[in-house]
Amino acid sequence: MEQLAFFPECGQTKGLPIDVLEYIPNLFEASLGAALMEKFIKYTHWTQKIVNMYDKQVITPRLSAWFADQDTYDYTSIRKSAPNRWTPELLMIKRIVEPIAGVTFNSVLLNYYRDGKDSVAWHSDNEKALGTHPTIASVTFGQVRAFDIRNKADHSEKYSVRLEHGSLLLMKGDLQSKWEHRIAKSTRHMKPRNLTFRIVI
Ligand SMILES: O=C(O)CCC(=O)C(=O)O
Ligand SMILES: [Fe+2]
Repeated sequence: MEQLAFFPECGQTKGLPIDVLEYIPNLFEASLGAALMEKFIKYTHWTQKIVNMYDKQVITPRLSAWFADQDTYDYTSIRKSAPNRWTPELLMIKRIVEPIAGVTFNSVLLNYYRDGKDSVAWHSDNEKALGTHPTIASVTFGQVRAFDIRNKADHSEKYSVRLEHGSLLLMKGDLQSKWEHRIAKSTRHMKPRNLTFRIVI
């Protein structure tokens, strides 16, 4: 099994709250996904952010890049720097994802997990600029990784979704207000996983 095992029932756990998470495997054909991934890894201007955590400055354990419409909204207030311009590949993916998500997106955050040590810690994407019940669409290419969620009110209520190559995960409804999510580190050897097209409205 190539998946890390944080939860004993690691994999697609039963009882996943479908009002807040929707998982669609194989939305992108495997070879198309691989070609897109290769291109993104090579041509994206990746940055590694430094964030303040308590009294320490911490380098985020993944690379990212922010793309957005240039003429709407002050994105700098959420991302602190000007967004990159959409590429034809990103626009193609956006057009495929939008009718499924039922929203029109205006930005995407690419995350690049270089190996099993790259991760994102427990958090909610509840910045004001995303609205109260944001729909976030996450497209995965590359290494399968576990996407874990836990209930903010009761951390023992938790679920895990295997994010597979070419899949789409929709986060919606109360996911950001009532739940936290993460991509855990793994001690196993892992290939790159790139591109959480985390598109926000
Ligand atoms: O990589 C993922 O699938 C999740 C990333 C994430 O949660 C975030 O960037 O806020
Ligand atoms: Fe997130």
